[in-house]
Amino acid sequence: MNHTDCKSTPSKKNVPLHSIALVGNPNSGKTALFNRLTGSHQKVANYAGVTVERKEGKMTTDTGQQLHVIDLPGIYSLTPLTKDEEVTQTALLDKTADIPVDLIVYVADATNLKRNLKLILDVIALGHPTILALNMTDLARKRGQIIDLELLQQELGIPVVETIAIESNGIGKLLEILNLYACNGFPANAGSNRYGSEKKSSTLESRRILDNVIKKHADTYTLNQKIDALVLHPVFGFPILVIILFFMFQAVFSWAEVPMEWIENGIGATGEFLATMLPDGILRSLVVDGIIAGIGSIIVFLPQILILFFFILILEESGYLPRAAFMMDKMMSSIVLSGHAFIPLLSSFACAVPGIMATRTIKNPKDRIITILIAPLMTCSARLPVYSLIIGAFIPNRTIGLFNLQGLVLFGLYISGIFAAVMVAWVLNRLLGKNDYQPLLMELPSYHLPRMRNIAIGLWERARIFLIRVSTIIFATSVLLWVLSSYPVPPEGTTGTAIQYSFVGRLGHLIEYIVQPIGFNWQIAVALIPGMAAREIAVSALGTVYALSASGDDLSITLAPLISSNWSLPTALSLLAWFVFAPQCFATLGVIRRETNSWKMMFFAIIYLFGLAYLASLATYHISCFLLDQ
Ligand SMILES: Nc1nc2c(ncn2[C@@H]2O[C@H](COP(=O)(O)OP(=O)(O)OP(=O)(O)O)[C@@H](O)[C@H]2O)c(=O)[nH]1
Ligand SMILES: [Mg+2]
Repeated sequence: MNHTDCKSTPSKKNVPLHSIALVGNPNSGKTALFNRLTGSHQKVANYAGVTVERKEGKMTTDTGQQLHVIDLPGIYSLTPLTKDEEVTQTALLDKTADIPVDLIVYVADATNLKRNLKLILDVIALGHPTILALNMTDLARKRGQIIDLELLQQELGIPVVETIAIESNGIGKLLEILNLYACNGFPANAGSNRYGSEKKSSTLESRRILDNVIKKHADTYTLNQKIDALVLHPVFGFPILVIILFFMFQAVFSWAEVPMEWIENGIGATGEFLATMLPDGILRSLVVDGIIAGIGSIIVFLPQILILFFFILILEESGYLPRAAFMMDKMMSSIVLSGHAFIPLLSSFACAVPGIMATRTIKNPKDRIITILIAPLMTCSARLPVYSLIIGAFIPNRTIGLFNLQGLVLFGLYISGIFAAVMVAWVLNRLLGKNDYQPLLMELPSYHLPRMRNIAIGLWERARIFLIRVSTIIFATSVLLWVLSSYPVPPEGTTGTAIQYSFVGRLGHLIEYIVQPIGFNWQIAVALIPGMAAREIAVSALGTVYALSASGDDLSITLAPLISSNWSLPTALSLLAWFVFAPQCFATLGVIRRETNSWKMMFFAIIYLFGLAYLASLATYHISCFLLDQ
């Protein structure tokens, strides 16, 4: 294929761009290809149903033409059964769409052509210019599969190219065709007459084509089966899942200890240096007590967040997650939910927002609503700084046998969230009426060895998101909170710390009445207000408020020693219980409204979650006061 004779005519403004839609079965590598074409970082993972909404990006061909690329949720047929499949159907069939599709790149998993071929024929029959990208050819080759590409191309009447979407030089052939098409125009799809008009059973047709084009079948992949025999074992399977999760939380504490100490020392030294450099006054207080104390108290948790995501990324890439869902299905369905809820709930451990979006893959509307309502109870990564701060300050860093005590408590908090979710789902199920059990029909992808480069990119992306949050919303709230905590200044000759006379001090003392029964003091009450926007902001807010409340010997940039000397253990435990439930995240509430299309549902979530948070804190505080005799 020669593209050198194409005159380079870069797209001009106002000239509509040609658009390419990536279509195919779930988990065939569409998003990996989209990322490679457009340089984006959309989520890629080894299970079906990762992409649940349309994503758009741009790419420039070698000849300077700009193309509009659309990534779509995976589909099994052109008749949608779930919300995410509807998105793809609309993109392909809606003639009134803003961006009509000029070219379909059908991305097929080459190791599983059998499952793809009927849909390929149906897509060809739509009549759009179409290319077939046979992806994952690296795996197909490794398993000894041989496909006659030339024959497949003839049979289908469309161009067929091999791709390896996860390798930087794995999509050369596809790029060549796109280059050519971008300047010469998209050729008609010759297969559409064949498969569109005859409408002969494409199932029979696909079987015939398969028999012809597959020259050598892949070896039955015994390694997959061996691993499955172990991880899906009726007796050992579940303990293996618990051990994996348990190890993950242990690592969050033990591996992060050293880098956290470095960051803490670095922030402490910066604070002290600036405190000696700047003259005593407003500026020094703003920089040291407002900004450094606020941002510093949250940034130390970066290593823990990255370790947590390291495990999440490995679990996602390896192909283990759907196995875990499969195992949970039997157990969960006997209590409350279908196993379909498992992956959305598991995604919520990273963040409830994509978790709630992933419920689009759940067919049963009632199951979907219940999953949306309990997703905020899964411990998201924004809770980690809060939990970790309190655990670090109150739970001794000891090992009990093989286990780190702090990791054990963290694991307990995650379990509490899961337990609460199961209970709430059970109650909601009773309230909404019993469901018929729908068995989990989920394909188990083959295991992939996670590529460290991809994991590193994924971690970098998390670090970037975290640092952007720190330098924008957390920075802004720290400054705002410093202003509101410093003014009005106390009248002449008063004793005590200035913050008590400020807006924040006064407001805190007002709210204290409401939160006193659950053991919170006014500083916590104040921190919970900006923490409504996002949980981790509560930590930076505590950093600023305590830096300004401290006097004399108490002065310290690090927050943990300050709270451990100021709070009782029941207060700390009560705050932990609060954060298991409280819906302190605007983004989650917004996505609940959007995905359920109902304000009522959002307010229901707010009321029930705050209600549970208050009750849980009340019980925790009083029971622990009683037990500790305080
Ligand atoms: N070995 C290999 N792995 C690949 C290739 N392309 C994608 N993958 C992996 O396959 C898995 C699925 O990739 P995705 O891009 O998320 O698949 P998708 O088609 O977008 O999936 P959905 O969004 O669920 O429809 C991921 O683990 C990728 O890293 C490839 O060419 N070779
Ligand atoms: Mg995808």
